[in-house]
Amino acid sequence: MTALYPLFADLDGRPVLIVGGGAVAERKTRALLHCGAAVRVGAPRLTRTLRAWAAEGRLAHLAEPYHEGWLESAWLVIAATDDRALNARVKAAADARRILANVVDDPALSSFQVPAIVDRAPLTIAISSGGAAPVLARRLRERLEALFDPALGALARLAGDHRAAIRTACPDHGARRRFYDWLHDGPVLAQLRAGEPAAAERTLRARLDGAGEESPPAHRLDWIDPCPADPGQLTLHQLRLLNEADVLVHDAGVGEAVLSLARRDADRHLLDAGERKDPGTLRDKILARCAGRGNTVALISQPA
Ligand SMILES: C[C@@]1(CC(=O)O)c2cc3[nH]c(cc4nc(cc5[nH]c(cc(n2)[C@H]1CCC(=O)O)[C@@](C)(CC(=O)O)[C@@H]5CCC(=O)O)C(CC(=O)O)=C4CCC(=O)O)c(CCC(=O)O)c3CC(=O)O
Ligand SMILES: NC(=O)C1=CN([C@@H]2O[C@H](COP(=O)(O)OP(=O)(O)OC[C@H]3O[C@@H](n4cnc5c(N)ncnc54)[C@H](O)[C@@H]3O)[C@@H](O)[C@H]2O)C=CC1
Repeated sequence: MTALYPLFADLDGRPVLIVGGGAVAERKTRALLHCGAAVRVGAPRLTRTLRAWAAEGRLAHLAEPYHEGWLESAWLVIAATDDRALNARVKAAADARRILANVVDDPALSSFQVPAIVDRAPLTIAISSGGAAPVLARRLRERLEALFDPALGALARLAGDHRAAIRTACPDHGARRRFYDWLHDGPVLAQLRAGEPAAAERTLRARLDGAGEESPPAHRLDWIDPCPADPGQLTLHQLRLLNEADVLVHDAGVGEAVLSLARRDADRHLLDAGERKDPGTLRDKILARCAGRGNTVALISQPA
């Protein structure tokens, strides 16, 4: 199977059709209602919860056997009956209309699949095994639930609310990143965790007010030399250097597997072989090239 393209869809107010009204349909419906979709469930028989939601007007119940007309105006379709052949027919009808369809008993037939979700809204972690091992996806989700602080949602919201102010207070890219490092690791998260959102916001504002007085960091050049070909061989310290780098200077032997572990916005400079052969001036050359650019990491694949 080719790779699935992950995406986060805005379904607010958009019609989504679910064919089938059993336990699986109920689970999909719960997630869709949470995202504001206008859910229509088509099935002669609904679970008790789905019946209650229909009675409350939270979803529309199409109380008859499936027919193609149901697909009218749907943005997405989920085929969730216990009838494999019927699910395949729903998928074919969706394909004909270019509507993405999830087939709950056939990963290969699905044109989209539903991931397991760790919900720290507005932060969402989605896990997919591409249909190979849904139960593994669920178990991984349960482990991540324990790993990620429930306060992360509030932190993400706070960061979002102040994003423009942060950009204004820290116009420089490096200063902005240092601010975010402080925000994510510092006292704000602790206050949110303690259930004190107002105090957390005051702390953030106070730091923003003082941000203009911060002096720019000294330029720093770190070396990963020799650089292992296998990213698994990098030490924790080297990983940290990669993540802090504003500029990566590397020779042609350093592979994408290692470079991709750095920040996406880090600039990259390829050293040519001539430059590398001259170790005495290599440092000066790198510094001259990257002057005023914050932290730089030089990755050299072989001893020059
Ligand atoms: C392809 C996919 C289609 C889709 O998008 O629905 C699919 C397909 C199938 N699932 C099956 C089984 C189970 N699935 C779950 C649970 C979840 N399944 C979900 C997604 C997906 N399931 C999609 C791939 C996702 C991926 O791989 O990344 C999750 C993550 C998301 C969600 O559904 O909300 C949700 C966990 C939510 C959470 O708790 O976090 C459990 C219950 C459990 O584990 O507790 C069982 C065990 C019960 C059992 O074994 O029967 C079977 C065999 C059915 C059979 O044998 O009849 C098929 C069909 C097949 O594989 O052929
Ligand atoms: N994707 C997933 O996460 C999982 C998928 N499955 C698969 O999902 C399928 C459904 O599972 P459950 O919800 O537990 O089944 P279920 O038996 O509880 O529900 C089946 C539903 O399909 C409806 N249905 C049957 N014929 C219909 C028709 N002609 N038109 C409209 N609706 C019709 C029934 O009224 C009922 O509401 C299972 O067969 C299984 O293969 C099972 C577990 C997890």
